[in-house]
Amino acid sequence: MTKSGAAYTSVRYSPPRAGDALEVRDLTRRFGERTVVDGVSFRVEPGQLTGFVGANGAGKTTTMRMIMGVLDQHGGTVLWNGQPIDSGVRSRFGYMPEERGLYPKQRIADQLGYLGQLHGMERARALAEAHRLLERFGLGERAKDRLETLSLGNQQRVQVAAALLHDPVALVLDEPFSGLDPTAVDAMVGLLREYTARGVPVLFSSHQLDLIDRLCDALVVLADGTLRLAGPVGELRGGRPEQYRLVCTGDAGWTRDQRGVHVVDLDGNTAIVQPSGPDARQRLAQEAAARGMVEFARLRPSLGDLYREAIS
Ligand SMILES: Nc1ncnc2c1ncn2[C@@H]1O[C@H](COP(=O)(O)OP(=O)(O)OP(=O)(O)O)[C@@H](O)[C@H]1O
Repeated sequence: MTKSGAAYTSVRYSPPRAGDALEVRDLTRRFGERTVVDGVSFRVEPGQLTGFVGANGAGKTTTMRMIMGVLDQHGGTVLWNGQPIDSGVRSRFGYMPEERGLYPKQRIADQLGYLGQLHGMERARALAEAHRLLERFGLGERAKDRLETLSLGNQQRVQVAAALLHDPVALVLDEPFSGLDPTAVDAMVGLLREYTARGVPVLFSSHQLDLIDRLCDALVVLADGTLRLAGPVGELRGGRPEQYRLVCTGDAGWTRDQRGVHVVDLDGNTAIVQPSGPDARQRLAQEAAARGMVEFARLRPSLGDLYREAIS
């Protein structure tokens, strides 16, 4: 209380920190008459590498631009830690835009130092961090070169470094792996894992389904601007009907006549089957054993399989 008796309410500002979730709710965007993102909702959980997939034109870049506030939404909300996001929080995000955005003619270290300053870093710290990241990508020797003198893949590495410079609390990366060679992919995966280990939510778009399968903790699938699938990989895989590969000594055509068994594929002595439940699976296994079974193995769907099913 003050002498006059007035009470001050202290409002504590809590800065954004890694360990919170990024969420979009009902995000919608039109261009002219066309709705290109239509009521899309999903969460990017802290510490999870979340793959964002969909065909060309599905709406991934438009969604990421709305998350970052470079494009206004016509409906819906972007939330950080459950609260509508503002420019202060967004400035703590690391963003790699589709159009990239570094200057080809400027020297790499100067440019990264300047970017760090734009994010509120001291120039010396920004430069030190830039050099550390360039070293990680094997570009330490090139720090004084102009960006345009690097190969496209190496320019891409610098673009990634630019997104990571200011100790971001969340990462939104539009096709960060495109154009990278396998060594650079591994370096980048290792780097991103360091951020997720600190609780940073990472959303990245990609068309490389094998990479998504190898990397992702969670998946978001868009098709024609609508959400088709979203969630942790374990849950998405578990939610799919169980399928088995059955290899017999003779022709596997008999599986077609098994009660409660859907034959997904049949090729000579090999059948991919989907039993309707545990009883049907047991009957199938017994019949297979009686007929001479070589293999009866549960199939683990790849994220590519889940993606294809989701968009079909
Ligand atoms: N500025 C714009 N003006 C008009 N239409 C646009 C604009 N930006 C995007 N679109 C349209 O919105 C749709 C979604 O585009 P977007 O770039 O978000 O897709 P994407 O999933 O990122 O595709 P890609 O994988 O090819 O990058 C497309 O049909 C695109 O043509």
